[in-house]
Amino acid sequence: MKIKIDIISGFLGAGKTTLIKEMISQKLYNEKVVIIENEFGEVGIDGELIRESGLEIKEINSGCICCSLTQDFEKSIEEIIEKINPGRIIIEPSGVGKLSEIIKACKSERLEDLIQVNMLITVVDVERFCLYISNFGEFFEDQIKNAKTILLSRTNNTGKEEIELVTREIQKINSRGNIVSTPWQELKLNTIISLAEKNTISPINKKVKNIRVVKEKVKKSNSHKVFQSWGLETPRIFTKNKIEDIVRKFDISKEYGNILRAKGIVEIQDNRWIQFNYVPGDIQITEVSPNYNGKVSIIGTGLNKNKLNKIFHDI
Ligand SMILES: Nc1nc2c(ncn2[C@@H]2O[C@H](COP(=O)(O)OP(=O)(O)OP(=O)(O)O)[C@@H](O)[C@H]2O)c(=O)[nH]1
Repeated sequence: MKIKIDIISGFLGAGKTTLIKEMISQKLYNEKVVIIENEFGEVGIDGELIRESGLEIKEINSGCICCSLTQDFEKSIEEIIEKINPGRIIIEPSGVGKLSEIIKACKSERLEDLIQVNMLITVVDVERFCLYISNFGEFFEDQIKNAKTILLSRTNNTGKEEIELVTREIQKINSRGNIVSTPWQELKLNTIISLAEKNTISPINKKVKNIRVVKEKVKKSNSHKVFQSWGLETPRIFTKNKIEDIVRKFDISKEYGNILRAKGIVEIQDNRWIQFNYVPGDIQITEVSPNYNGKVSIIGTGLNKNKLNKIFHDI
């Protein structure tokens, strides 16, 4: 029997890992599950966050499984099946990966007899929809177009009207997918999962108005040609304020480049550790259990790696 593949796609920082962690904590799967974490940056962080759950994780970093790492992906699937033989594999592709290409990779000659694509979920950050569609439409639209279920994230602080406008725009890109706009906290995730597994089509809300989106043409198709990454592994001890100061600069100055995603786990004083998460306009810092090595990963365009090195080393 072919192994089920659930793909949880979505642009940088949309909430893919959060959703996967939630699915695991709500024990929504009965079978043995393996998670493939694919990070564009060379320093992987999500795998470590999910590993706490005790599930088997396979990390494929430093590129996208949909282009530069397709062969690594195929080999990983074969190894997972041979060594673990799970009932299901959940894939979290990199935020700059194209869902169409990942589906293609899953249906390759080498894998077609082994696996079967099951859920195709794309998480869409409702607050950054316009930013991403305007600047990185080639990647973002592909993720929306090829999903069967689209989950809106960060809906808690967003007005109903804005959610409706974004929903309407999504429907223009993908008229057949189910769009879930209710905050996840208010929904039992198994409702979403059963919807995603059934792939039934939802009614379209006809009342929503159009949103004005200015699209910039992106000619290049390979994420490596468009996005860059910078990473750091360090035993250095930081302070929470310093990390906050650094990350805040990404919003107000372009001297480090156009930073679309920054995340990390670093040590602060008294053997305490923090995890930080940045997407444009939003910084979240939380205390986490002690780790082994500090890690920082940044993705963006036109990154000034010298300045990034300096700011993280000059503390
Ligand atoms: N307020 C709010 N924050 C969210 C929501 N979803 C995710 N976040 C936060 O957004 C940040 C990024 O979430 P992740 O789950 O790591 O996003 P991701 O898509 O896995 O990120 P990458 O894999 O790095 O592209 C974290 O700080 C989350 O807590 C949401 O629905 N509401």
